[in-house]
Amino acid sequence: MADAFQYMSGFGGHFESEAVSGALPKGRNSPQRPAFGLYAEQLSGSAFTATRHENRRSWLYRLRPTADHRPFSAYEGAALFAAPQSAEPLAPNRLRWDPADLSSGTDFVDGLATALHARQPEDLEGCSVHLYRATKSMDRRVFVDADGELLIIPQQGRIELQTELGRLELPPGFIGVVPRGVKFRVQLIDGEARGYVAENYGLPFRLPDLGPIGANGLANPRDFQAPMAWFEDSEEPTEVIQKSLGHLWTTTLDHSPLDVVAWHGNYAPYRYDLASFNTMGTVSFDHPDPSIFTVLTSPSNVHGRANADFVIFPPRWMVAEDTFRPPWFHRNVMSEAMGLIYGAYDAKAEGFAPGGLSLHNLMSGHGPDVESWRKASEADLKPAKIEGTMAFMVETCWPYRPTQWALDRAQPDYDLAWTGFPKAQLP
Ligand SMILES: O=C(O)Cc1cc(O)ccc1O
Ligand SMILES: [Fe+2]
Repeated sequence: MADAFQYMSGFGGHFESEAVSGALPKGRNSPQRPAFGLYAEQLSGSAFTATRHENRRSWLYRLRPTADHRPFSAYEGAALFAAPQSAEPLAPNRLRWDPADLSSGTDFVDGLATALHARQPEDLEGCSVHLYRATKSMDRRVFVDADGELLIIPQQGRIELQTELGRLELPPGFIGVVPRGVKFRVQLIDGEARGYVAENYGLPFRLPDLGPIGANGLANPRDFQAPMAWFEDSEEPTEVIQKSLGHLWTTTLDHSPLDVVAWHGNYAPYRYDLASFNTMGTVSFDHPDPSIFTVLTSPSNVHGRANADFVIFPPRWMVAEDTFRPPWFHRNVMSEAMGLIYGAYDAKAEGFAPGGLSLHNLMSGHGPDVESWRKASEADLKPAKIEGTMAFMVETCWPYRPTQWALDRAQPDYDLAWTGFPKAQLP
């Protein structure tokens, strides 16, 4: 087994990889006797009968079948992870949060705190937003999410994802996607780590259509990286924590389930460096809607209306003439959760720190705060580069409902970002 991280490039490709030569069957998926006594197992991420274009599955060749486990019982750790939405009626207020503290002695799973829910896992639609804070690696345990696909957005500290299909390194500035049902462990490379997790209950993320943009641009397929096969041959007891129908469950195996020696297919984890996003914008006037910054989208059943869009606000040139350049004032039928990986966001002069979170739910009035509005209204409109910043949005057609934990720690004075605007003076 090589130590270095090794990747295969391309979004949604049909990959094949073997960590031991001869482990991958040739010409068929399920031979009578796979090489070395390996077990062939299909992992389906779409209905068997999904259209070819939507069909996702991989074949795994492993030391033991996943079926070999004892019953799950309720997991009592991770008190803030998978917490239900608040039972109170949700006031239509804009909400914002300071970055969460790193709580000491917790790993990725136990340090996860759920902030926002949009629908429920059994709907097979919707998404939720969690924050992770970890000060230690996951030791002799793995996590698996039956409820959704996980989009992991590191904000501080490099992490390593050790998944059934291979290993991925995720520094801040990268994102990683772990498909629904794939087991993984999070190891810390820098001693501590913090970031965001968007959990997608709906159709798997895909690249958005480009329409008149043409064949290239935004997130290009070749910049996505899937891991090569890698496995552990370990007989140490390993805890499996599974999220299922909104609750956490645990069972302990007498071996590591990260024991896939070879695999092939198009259902695999991947990573993407946000710096490789080919950002587009206006070269005349008016900046486009932020859909122009969509990295990945999960469609809903209504054409053109996303179950979840992952959108970034990357470094870029601003050249628009006679234009208010930052995000304009707006109200939106879609609901917007925003986070900040580094730098400052051009609509918020204050109060939105890296690691922080904001929520502008459907139809809430928002946009630049007073200071950003004043500066942008008075700016000399030379070409200017927005640099050293990376904000993101997880936008969904389903309104978000915060957890009680999130409501209790929201900034008390967020509305003040929008007070003090001078009234327009009619002639
Ligand atoms: O609210 C935000 O800051 C995100 C955003 C940016 C923009 O330029 C237009 C709409 C929008 O929701
Ligand atoms: Fe917005």
